[in-house]
Parts: sequence; C-alpha cells; structure tokens
Amino acid sequence: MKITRLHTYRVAPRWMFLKVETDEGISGWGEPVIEGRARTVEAAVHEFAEALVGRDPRDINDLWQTMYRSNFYRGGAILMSAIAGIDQALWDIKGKALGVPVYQLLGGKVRDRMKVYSWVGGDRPADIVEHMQRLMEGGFDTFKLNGTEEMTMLDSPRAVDAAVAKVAAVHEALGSQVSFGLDFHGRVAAPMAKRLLKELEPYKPLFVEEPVLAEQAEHYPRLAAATSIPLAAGERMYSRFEFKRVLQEGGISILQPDLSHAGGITECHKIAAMAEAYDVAFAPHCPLGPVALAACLQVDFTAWNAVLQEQSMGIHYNRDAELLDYVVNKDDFRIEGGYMRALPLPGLGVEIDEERVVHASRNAPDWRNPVWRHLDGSVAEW
Ligand SMILES: O=C(O)C(=O)C[C@@H](O)[C@H](O)CO
Ligand SMILES: [Mg+2]
Repeated sequence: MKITRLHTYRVAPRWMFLKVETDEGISGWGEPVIEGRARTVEAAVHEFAEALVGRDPRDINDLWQTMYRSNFYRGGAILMSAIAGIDQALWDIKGKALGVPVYQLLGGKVRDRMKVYSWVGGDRPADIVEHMQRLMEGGFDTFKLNGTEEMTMLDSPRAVDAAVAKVAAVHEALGSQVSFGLDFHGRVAAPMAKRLLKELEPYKPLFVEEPVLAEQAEHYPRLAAATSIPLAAGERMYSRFEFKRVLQEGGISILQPDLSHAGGITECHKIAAMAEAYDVAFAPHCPLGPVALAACLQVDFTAWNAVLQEQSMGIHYNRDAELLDYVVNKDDFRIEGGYMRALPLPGLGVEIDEERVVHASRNAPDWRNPVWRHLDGSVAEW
C-alpha cells in the first residue's frame, strides 16, 4: 500500500481536517491544527507530504520517527501538530486495512466507557450554575470553566474575591452534585496562582488546569506543595521530551496532552504510559473536532490511567459549526450518563461527512484567539 495524496481542509469553527489517500482506495482522516494558526500547520503538513507520498502508511513508527527526527529543528506547536494529524490518519488507514478499531491495535480496551466533561461559562465565566443545570439534564455531572478573567501579576484581593465568588456560587447551588475543573488558562502568574489556590480550597475543584503558563513549569512543584487541589497541564506541551521534565519535577497530577498537538496517537499513547509510571492521571485536552476526539478515545480506552476526556460539544469556541456537523453517524459520540463508549468501527471509528467538509472548506474562517489587555494597556494572557 502506498500514500498517494494528502488533502487539507480548513473548516469552521477553527479546525482543519486532513485526508490521506492511498493507492488501494483506503483513506485516513486526521485533524492537524493549532487553534489560530491553521494555515501555518497546513503548510507544515504539505512540507511533510513531500517525504510521505510513495511510503507505506502502515509503517507508522518509522514514518513518525522520520517526520520528527529528519528535522534538525524539531518539536513545538506547529510541527508536532502537523505530525499529530498525519499520525492520526495513518492509524485510521491501518485500522481500516486490518478491519479493526485502533484501540485493538494498541492492545484492546481496559474499560467499557470513558468519562467525559463539558465546558461551561465561556471566556469570562458567567451564568455557570444555569449552564451546568441545563447540561446535567443531559447526564453530565463533570464540567470545566475558566477560573479567572484577566489577572495581572499582582492583582487586587478584589480580583481574587471576584474569581472565587463565581466558584462559591457553584458550590452553594450544586454542592457535591457536580465536579468541576478550573482552567486558569495560563492567565495567572505564580504569585497570584498560589493565592487563588488557597482561596479555592474550600470549594474542592476537581483540578486546576494550567495554574501557570507551560513555560513556567518550574512553579508546578511549588504550587502543588501549597495546595491539596490536583494540578493539571499539558495542552501546550508537545512531546514526551517536554512531559518527561514535568513528570520528573513533579507537581502535576493530571497530564492533558492534546492528540492534535502532541504528536498524535503514537506519541500520546507513550505519554500516557509515562504518566502511569509516575502515578499521574491522563486526561487528553480536546476543544477540537470529531477526528481529534476519536483519536483521543482510541487512546483513552487503552490507557489504564485515563480519567477524563474533554469534548467540544457546546464549547464557547464552536461558532458557525459544532462537533457533530462533520460526522455521518451522530450517534458515534453519544453521551450516556456522562460517559462515551468506544468507537467500534475500524480505524479511528468515526465516518467523516466528506461532502460537508469539502463544502465548509470553501469559506473557512481564519479564527484568531482574542488579544486581551489589562487596564494599564499592557497585553494580558488570554
Ligand atoms: O480546552 C481547554 O482546556 C482550553 O484551554 C481551550 C484552549 O485550548 C483553546 O482551544 C485555545 O484556542
Ligand atoms: Mg485549557
């Protein structure tokens, strides 16, 4: 079997799909994208394509190592996202060629269903309790929300109180009916993170995500020593070689690699195993589309330490298109009691509506993340 062509399709809301075609009529889908830099990742995918066309797509390990190591300058968000989407498509092809879902190729399932959570509250957390109550009717009991809005490096007790008050309102209204993670989203500097974590302790958040920016990872152990709240991170780390340092230094209890940013199934399956060796949980980041989610689930069902899966249905980023819009069988991602089942079809297990993808790619938006500013006019972490 040989790879013949790679097609990329940028689509709303801010995703990109990759279709890898072969000379045997089997095609595989991937989702290589960095939110806000889709065109840059697209260029990287097509540069990788130069060395992929003509190769056997089933040689996944050699293709992964070659894509990674053939670049003197390697790693990082763009190249690892391009490799991630290509890797997903290669696994999709291999599973389809063998007639089995990817989780079978990774050794089979360790669980019957996978716990998922939903975002609430948007960029500036609001109407959180009502939003959670609506989603609880659909079976969700686990959520994630942004922990703060803009926060300066030395913000006022008033700003801390405002952030904590939103969480206190959830705790007062819903108590132990729900679990929720708080995403600090890298908006908080270390001094403020320490104060916020202390003030949030009484409300027992399930975890605090990106308590500081990934480039401030040396603070994770110090922050963890000051709180009982499990700390989570990973969406802005892109390979085993970054995650190994976080595991060695400690402080992070939940690793959240993104299967469309951290090298794909091949890499994240290894990251999950590394995390397990350090007694660290695995909870893939996935605010993206159906191919990314399918790839996550394939790994989730084979990783004993997989605890939670993010999915983007209803997320505040999904303007103009939703997760199921590009999926033929909407039932693929059915949520029952807050859980998803394994995808039984061969490959990644999801059938992409190619006609819908091609149509949507004709007027794809160039999504950019907001640029926030503090009151003094300086740029704020979004
Ligand atoms: O889902 C999450 O945990 C996020 O932090 C959202 C962020 O990753 C945006 O997708 C960036 O554009
Ligand atoms: Mg996040």
